[in-house]
Amino acid sequence: MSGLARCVIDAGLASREAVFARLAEQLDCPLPANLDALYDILSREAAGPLEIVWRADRRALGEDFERILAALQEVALERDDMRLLDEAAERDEMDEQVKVLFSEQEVAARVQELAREIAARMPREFTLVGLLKGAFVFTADLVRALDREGCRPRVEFLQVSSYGTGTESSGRVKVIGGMPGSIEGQEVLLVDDIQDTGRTLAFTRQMLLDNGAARAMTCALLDKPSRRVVEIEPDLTGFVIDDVFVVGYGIDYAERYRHLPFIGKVEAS
Ligand SMILES: O=P(O)(O)OC[C@H]1O[C@H](OP(=O)(O)OP(=O)(O)O)[C@H](O)[C@@H]1O
Ligand code: HPA
Repeated sequence: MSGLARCVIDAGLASREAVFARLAEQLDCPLPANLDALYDILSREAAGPLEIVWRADRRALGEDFERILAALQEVALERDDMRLLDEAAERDEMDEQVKVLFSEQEVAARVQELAREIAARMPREFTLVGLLKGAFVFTADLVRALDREGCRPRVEFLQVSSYGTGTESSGRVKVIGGMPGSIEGQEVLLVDDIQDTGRTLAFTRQMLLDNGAARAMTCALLDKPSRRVVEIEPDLTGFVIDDVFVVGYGIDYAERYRHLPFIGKVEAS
């Protein structure tokens, strides 16, 4: 890239003001007064291409760590000419512990029960739309469990993202890639790994209906009702959980842990 503006948010920056000052100085843009201004300035006023390297320390920045990172991720989702490199995530992994919340066996048993419930509520043939990336493992297990219950779903995927590399939703659901073909008039089962704020499920359900689906039932393996900001309840839920950050069985934290065969919760060690 030519004319690349690069900013390193290094581990020595220990306050929101210090991070804002570094961004303004290195990206040659106005000093943001708050998080909304940060988003506005980086979206509209900072000339691209931009690269922001995030090495800030979670403990030093406290609550601001997630908030500023989420704002930067939101801008990175919007701007094709911005790259956010989260180098803190790898370091944080050494400070994290993953504790088992639901074992492989517990998940397998619940997935089969869900398949039984779906078989009772859907026609034998329907279109199952799995949401990537998080629901890739759940979808793979669910379609085989559905087969055991006599269902013959057509399988499609849709990739959407709103979390980037943090634990807070950016507030915007971004569709990556196109809509699956021939949704028109279909009975659809929308499958996601987790329902948290509810934005992803509400947004994608409406998108399927707008694209002509006759009906869109929703199924989330995990549900965190305490975090909801959009009014939507999944039609089918595997496990209701408290406000903990979960990983494994396809679910990530900053693209890590998707490979774990169980569902775990992340804790600082
Ligand atoms: O209820 P919400 O607050 O919208 O959160 C739920 C969504 O967040 C995660 O996706 P993410 O954006 O992290 O993308 P991923 O599936 O590729 O990991 C998860 O897989 C859900 O789709
Ligand atoms: O608890 C979670 N873990 C991973 N991704 C998520 N997206 C929403 N909630 C979560």
